[in-house]
Amino acid sequence: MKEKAMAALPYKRVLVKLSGEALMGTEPFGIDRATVRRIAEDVIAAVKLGVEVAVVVGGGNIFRGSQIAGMGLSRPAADSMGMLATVMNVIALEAQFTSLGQPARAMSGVAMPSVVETYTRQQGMEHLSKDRVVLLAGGTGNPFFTTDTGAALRAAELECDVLMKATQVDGIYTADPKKDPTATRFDRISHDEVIRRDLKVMDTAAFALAREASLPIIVFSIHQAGSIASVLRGEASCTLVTA
Ligand SMILES: Nc1ncnc2c1ncn2[C@@H]1O[C@H](COP(=O)(O)OP(=O)(O)O)[C@@H](O)[C@H]1O
Ligand SMILES: O=c1ccn([C@@H]2O[C@H](COP(=O)(O)OP(=O)(O)O)[C@@H](O)[C@H]2O)c(=O)[nH]1
Repeated sequence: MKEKAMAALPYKRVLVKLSGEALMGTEPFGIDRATVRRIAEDVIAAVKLGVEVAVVVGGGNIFRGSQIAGMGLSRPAADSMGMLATVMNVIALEAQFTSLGQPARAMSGVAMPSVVETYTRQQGMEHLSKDRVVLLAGGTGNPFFTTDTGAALRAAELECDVLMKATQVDGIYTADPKKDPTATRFDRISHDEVIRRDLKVMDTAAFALAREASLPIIVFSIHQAGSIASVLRGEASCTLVTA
């Protein structure tokens, strides 16, 4: 069944980057239960298509290091708080997947063994090959990075075929479409061109790492229910970044 479904899709293993803000729904802060459920259902719909799914989760719905650094905190201390925020998010997601009957494992790049499994590449690969959704917290495990860069890193390490950046807009535009109504969307663009034009949808470190690893990136909007599966089936508007 899995082989049959997979045959129609160009990807066998994908990594979805989910920002912390995607879990807020319409709340100003934190985790909105209904939104977490909707996103878990979206991921499960993708699993049912026959792909293995890893998810790197951000923490911007709770703490962003760059915003709280300076308030009596060094940047590394503030970034530690940001990384802990991502752990809270994966705990919420793991519970949601479990209650929906989908096997899932939360793993953290920041060791917290009494809370979630510590990330290792080998164990992550093992979970994916057993069709468990792998929920990755802690970004890269180091300060001064973002979870976008963590997503490119984990996608490369875990041999994912594509990094799917779920965001607020349906792709990469010539300029920020929220600020410039004349901006137009790219269907396809190279990593080099994204970096050369300094397009801001992910940080440059993430694009550079993806380029180095020959990792394609899809940028798509998470607002529509079922969007991950729609993108995988080639039915939703998005931007594909390739070499
Ligand atoms: N060239 C661009 N193309 C698309 N989006 C852009 C561009 N420049 C800036 N953005 C903005 O980047 C945002 C996504 O980046 P970010 O805030 O890091 O996303 P998220 O909160 O989903 O992690 C989009 O919502 C969009 O407003
Ligand atoms: O490798 C990483 C990834 C994240 N962070 C910290 O965790 C916060 C939350 O991550 P991010 O801002 O990427 O979350 P998102 O915008 O995706 O919700 C960041 O602001 C950083 O403070 C970090 O220090 N190292």
